[in-house]
Parts: sequence; C-alpha cells; structure tokens
Amino acid sequence: MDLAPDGLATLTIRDVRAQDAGVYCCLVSNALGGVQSSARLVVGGAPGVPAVRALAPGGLLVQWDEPAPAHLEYCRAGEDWRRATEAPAAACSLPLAELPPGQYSFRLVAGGAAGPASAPAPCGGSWQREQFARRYSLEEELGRGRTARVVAARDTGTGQRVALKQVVSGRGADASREYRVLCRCAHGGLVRALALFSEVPRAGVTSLVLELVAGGPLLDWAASGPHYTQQLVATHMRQLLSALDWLHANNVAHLDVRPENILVELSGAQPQLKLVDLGSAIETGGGAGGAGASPSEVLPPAPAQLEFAPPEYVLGRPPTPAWDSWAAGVFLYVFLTGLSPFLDESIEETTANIIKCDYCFPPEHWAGVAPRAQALIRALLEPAAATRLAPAAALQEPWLHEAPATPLSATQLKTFLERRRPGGLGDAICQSLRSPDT
Ligand SMILES: Nc1ncnc2c1ncn2[C@@H]1O[C@H](COP(=O)(O)OP(=O)(O)OP(=O)(O)O)[C@@H](O)[C@H]1O
Repeated sequence: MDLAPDGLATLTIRDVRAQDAGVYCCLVSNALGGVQSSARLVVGGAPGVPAVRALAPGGLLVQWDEPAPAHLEYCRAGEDWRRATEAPAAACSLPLAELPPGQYSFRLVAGGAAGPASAPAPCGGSWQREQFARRYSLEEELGRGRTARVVAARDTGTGQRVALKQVVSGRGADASREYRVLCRCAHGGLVRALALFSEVPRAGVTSLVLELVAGGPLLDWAASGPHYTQQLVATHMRQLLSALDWLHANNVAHLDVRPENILVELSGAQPQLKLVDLGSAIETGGGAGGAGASPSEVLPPAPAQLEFAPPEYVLGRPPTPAWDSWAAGVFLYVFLTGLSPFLDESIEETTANIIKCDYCFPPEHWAGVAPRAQALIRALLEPAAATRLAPAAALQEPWLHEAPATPLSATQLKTFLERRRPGGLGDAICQSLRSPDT
C-alpha cells in the first residue's frame, strides 16, 4: 500500500491467480473514524508460454501456472493446433509420452485468447527407434549433403537393400515435405521413397527410407569405361529431361539438378538414370510455367550448386521450374566435354558469367560433337526464363534420339569429377577447367 503526501492511499494487488478472483472488502480507519468499500477482482488477459521439459525416454513434461484457467494446445511441425486438455486449469503439470514422434510446440488459451507458442521440442520415437533398429541393419555410407547423411542399409525382414537419408533438423531441410513430394513420384528416373521415421535414430533426425541407387553418380560411371559415347550422353539426357518433365507436369520443381544428385541404376537390363535429393524441391501449384515459391521457402544453395544455377537465381528472383532446364543445359555441356561452361576463378567471376550468359563452344572440345547438341544446350541456356526450352520441348530434339556412338574422351570429365569430390582439387584447377576461350 502506497500513501501519498496528500493523504491518498493506493492498494496494488500483484501476482494474482485464478483462485484469487472475487469481491474484496476494504476498511480504512483513522482517529476520526472509518470507511468501507468493496471491489470485484477479475483475473484475465492472454496467458504466458508453458514450460516444456524433456522426459526420458522421448517424452515431454509441459507445465504452467497462470492467473486464469487455460487450455493447453499442441501443434506438431507443419500441422494444425489441437487441444490437449479436457478442462481448463490455472496450473498443471502434464507428462506427454504417447504423442506420435515429431517436433511439438505448445501454447495456452484462456478466455478465447491464445498465448505465444513454446519453441519446438522433439517428442516420442522410442517405439519407432526400436522398430527401426530391429528392421534396418546399417552398411556403408553413400554420401553426405548439407542437411543429410545417406547410408546403405539392409531391410532384415525382406533382405532388400535401401538407402537411409538421415536428415538433421534445424539445417533448413524439411524431410516430411521431401517425403511427401517423393511419395507422389512415379517415374523410372526419380528415386522412390519407401518410408519415413521421425526422431529416428535419435531426437532431431528424420530418416527417409529410399530406393537404393547402387551405381553411384552417373558421370563417375560414364567416365569409367569405354561406354562413354555421344549416344550414351543422349540416352541419359533423355532420361533426365523425361524425369524433369514428369516433375514439372506434376507441379514440382527440383531446383538442385547437378552431378551429385544424378545417379545411375545398373541392376536392370539397361542403365537407368535416377534423380535424387528433392530436399530443395518446391511444389509450384501451376505446372511448368507455374508461380514460383517465395525465396524463404527454398533451401539456401550449396556452393557446388552455383555452376548449375541460372541467372535469375543469382539475381535473387523466386524459383520456377525453368531453373531445372538451365541446370540440365549446364549438365549436358559438362557431360559432353568435362568442361564447366560458366566456372571461373572466383565466385564473383562465375556469377558474372552466369548473369551475362557468357560461355562458348571451343572448337578443340566440340569438334567431334554433333552441332544439334550445341543447339539444344543454347536453347536450355536461354537467359530469359520465360522463353527457355522446357524439358517436354527439349525431348523433341532429334539429336537425343539419333546421336552417333562416337566415343568421347573422359580425361576432362575425370578432372571435373575430381575437383567436385569432397576434399578434391578444388579451386586450384578451376582455371584449367573452364572453357579456354571464354
Ligand atoms: N537413394 C540413394 N541411393 C544412393 N545414393 C544416394 C541416394 N540418395 C542420395 N544418395 C547420395 O547421397 C548424397 C547426399 O544425398 P542428398 O543430396 O539427398 O543430401 P542433401 O543433404 O539433401 O544434399 P544437399 O547438400 O544437396 O542438400 C547424394 O549426392 C548421393 O550421392
């Protein structure tokens, strides 16, 4: 209680709780007499953030102590808010063990007002982890990316070998979205998804079970034998364009077409290209010419992606399926010659080459290649995205169907692959790899 010099007294009641609500009587007296009044105390306002603690094994404890009775709501990443309590409570300590595995946020709702959400916390998964550990026996590592490690594994039930892509949360990748997109994929040139395990093999990791592509990167296989001919390049380019056409027709843009994500399956009657890593893919909702996603929805590019990135990407424009056509054009150039058309000594110079669409076809590297292949590359490397050749139209190019079986030299291609390997020769030899006349 504060008493001002003019005799005015102020009573402040702090830290009230729901059970403190009610009618309060106040009696003030002095030597001259007394006076009595009453006031109703109402406890309300938006609630605070509930406290969330991890409970072993894989559970969560949510606690709150609020002035007014509140309902608890929870939200699994990417899903809607749902109510967790049957009756509102001013204070509660709620252990949660039975939620399906995932990242959960919690909030309190009192008197129709929702409080702020807690930071996402992992929950559940112990049962899935046991099931996963019993089902898959891990084998060798197949590759690593910015967000994931991919390992081969054997399904102990069926004996089938699979690839497990273990995506680490918090690095910008959305494994559930990748799984959702992959589940829709029904094309021989696209890797198939078999299952998804959240918070497995440990909290903060999602395991995508994928069809195993055992032949490794297509360019490594092509450079390794006498089968490296124009005809082989044309066959696999057809397979790549067909996979991209399927994605675009189904409102998906891949956005990360580059050699590390273009694998080959060798177990069938014919070698089959397989496009992997839909971690950067977006659902465009409007077909091949559809609207782009906002840049914030797109995973930041890997440095290895720049050589394959179109001008609109380096200019910061929103992604569209036309990005994939450009990357396919760069890939075809590399596949035929082992030279990277835009690569220069620095990121800035490479970027400038891309913006100016500054590349050429040095005769000493292109003399043996049919001119129609150059025409196809030109149409795919059209600077204006709107008029760039779409995969469906590119598939009509006659060279793709009648390329000669002329052998190609793998020397430059091997150097290209060596440079891009983790810990490879890197920038030191960039200069020697770029087309000499550009
Ligand atoms: N299904 C598969 N079968 C065999 N190898 C695979 C498979 N999927 C991926 N890989 C290998 O693992 C590597 C990393 O996988 P992926 O590109 O999907 O990871 P990422 O973290 O999403 O990569 P990025 O850095 O491009 O985002 C690939 O480049 C490829 O070599």
